[in-house]
Amino acid sequence: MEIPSSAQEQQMTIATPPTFGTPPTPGIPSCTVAQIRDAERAALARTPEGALMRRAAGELTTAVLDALDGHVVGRSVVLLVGAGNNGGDALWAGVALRRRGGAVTALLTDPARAHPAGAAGLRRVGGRLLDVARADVEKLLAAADVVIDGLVGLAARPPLREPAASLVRLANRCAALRVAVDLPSGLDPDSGVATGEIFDADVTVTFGGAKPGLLVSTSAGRVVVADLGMAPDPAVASVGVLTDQLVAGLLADPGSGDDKYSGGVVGIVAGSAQYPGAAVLAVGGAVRLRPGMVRYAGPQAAAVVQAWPEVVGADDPSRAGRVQAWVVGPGAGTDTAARDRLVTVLAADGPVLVDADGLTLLAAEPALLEGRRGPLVLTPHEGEFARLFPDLDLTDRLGAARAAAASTGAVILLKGHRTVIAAPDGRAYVNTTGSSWLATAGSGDVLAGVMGSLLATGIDPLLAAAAGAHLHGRAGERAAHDRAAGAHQLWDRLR
Ligand SMILES: NC(=O)C1=CN([C@@H]2O[C@H](COP(=O)(O)OP(=O)(O)OC[C@H]3O[C@@H](n4cnc5c(N)ncnc54)[C@H](OP(=O)(O)O)[C@@H]3O)[C@@H](O)[C@H]2O)[C@@H](O)CC1
Ligand SMILES: Nc1ncnc2c1ncn2[C@@H]1O[C@H](COP(=O)(O)OP(=O)(O)O)[C@@H](O)[C@H]1O
Ligand SMILES: [K+]
Repeated sequence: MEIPSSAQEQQMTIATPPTFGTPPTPGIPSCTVAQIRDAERAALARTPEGALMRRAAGELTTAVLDALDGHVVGRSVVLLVGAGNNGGDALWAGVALRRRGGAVTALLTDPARAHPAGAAGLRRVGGRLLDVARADVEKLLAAADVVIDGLVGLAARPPLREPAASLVRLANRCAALRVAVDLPSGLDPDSGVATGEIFDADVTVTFGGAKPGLLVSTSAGRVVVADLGMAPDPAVASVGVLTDQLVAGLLADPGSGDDKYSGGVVGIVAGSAQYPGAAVLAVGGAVRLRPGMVRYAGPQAAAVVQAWPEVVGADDPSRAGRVQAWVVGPGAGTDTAARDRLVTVLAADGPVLVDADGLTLLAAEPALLEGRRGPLVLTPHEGEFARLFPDLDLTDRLGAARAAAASTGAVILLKGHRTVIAAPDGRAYVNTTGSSWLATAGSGDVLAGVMGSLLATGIDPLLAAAAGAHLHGRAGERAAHDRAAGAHQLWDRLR
């Protein structure tokens, strides 16, 4: 099963697909360390001694061999080995790679405590075991083809202590392929926060399930999930990743009984004299998702209708007619007229998504949200988020988005390389599609329109926002592939 991926270097694959009950967040579930530890305890009780570690080492070996296209004979493999079971996984993978002809050297941070059976196994097959304190680490790493990080796993919390921190710093400088066991050492697996040194992995082979920190972080590289037969109950997962299949299921084609109202009517309040393009871009995102109807309400109606003749234009949301979901804010300005339009839209019963200049108005005047009853989605980038929620710590992006959602009662979509989407009840998604080609002016305007059309279909606002980010990310990947520059290039690549 393919987990949605962003650029090629950030793909995820899943070794054993998880089974689903009715997860609170449809998609691939991601569980906390405590939940994975519970599943691990249950699995340990029903499996023979050492079996889980053998499976873990087997999955790790397969991933390394895949990354090397099977060519391990004569290649230099360096294992970074801590004193816990994470080091044990690395040592047993080292045994397997040695048996296939690799030149395997283990650097032990604490030789007296290195996993005894794994260390003995590697010695038996002719691998080298060195004490980090006595080895020429820089020379070894410079000659390495692969570095496997088995320093710490689930039991550790950052920052890394010495000598692990220095080893990681050196390993990050070498040209070898970097493979992390379970998680990149130095990363907090629950939050993705890294304090101090963090192993910069090309591939992470993780056990039991994809921890949220691996989804949020840019240090995990391609993530391979091996459930080892101990996957936690997906119903306990509160963080999910959407799949192409699930998102496609939300984009039903119209049936014979449909009319333009049943397909969803989205209203867009965007653009200004200063930013006329934002109106056209946001409306384009909405039109290309194929709702029943797109209404535009604002000062750029003429320009919008010229670009998108199917759009019904008005100068103000109070004169727009029936709308099932509103998007307000992209390039809309922050003057009195813009504020009045925001107030009108916020009084609507249906879902409202506030973006860009709309968020600037809310940050300056939070009281505008008082009295808001219907579903609300706020879509800040980090700068807007910091202005809206100055007390929340953005180093923990998932935690910050969840806290913001809980305090406002809104779905929060916090933009970034890995966009996170959180609902007030604690459910969250991490978007793993996308490309740095999305870092272009106006790309957020297109996203706002896309999410508006999804909201107008009446689906759960959390799912609408997450699915919008997923589709926008895929469009960004296609634009990168086609080297198609400019936010308007996303329109044709959305469905
Ligand atoms: N259980 C199973 O069946 C299975 C488990 N599996 C594997 O086991 C892993 C968990 O193993 P684990 O629980 O042994 O601990 P682990 O993560 O290796 O770390 C402990 C070591 O880290 C050290 N350390 C701590 N903090 C630190 C810091 N800040 N900076 C530096 N060092 C620090 C700590 O040192 P100490 O504090 O004891 O001196 C201790 O030596 C899991 O991630 C998976 O890979 C798989 O094989 C599947 C089957
Ligand atoms: N480096 C990046 N990698 C992936 N996606 C990115 C990156 N930078 C920005 N994005 C995405 O591009 C969009 C930019 O939106 P936004 O900041 O509102 O821009 P604008 O206001 O110019 O339209 C967001 O969806 C964000 O997640
Ligand atoms: K590790």
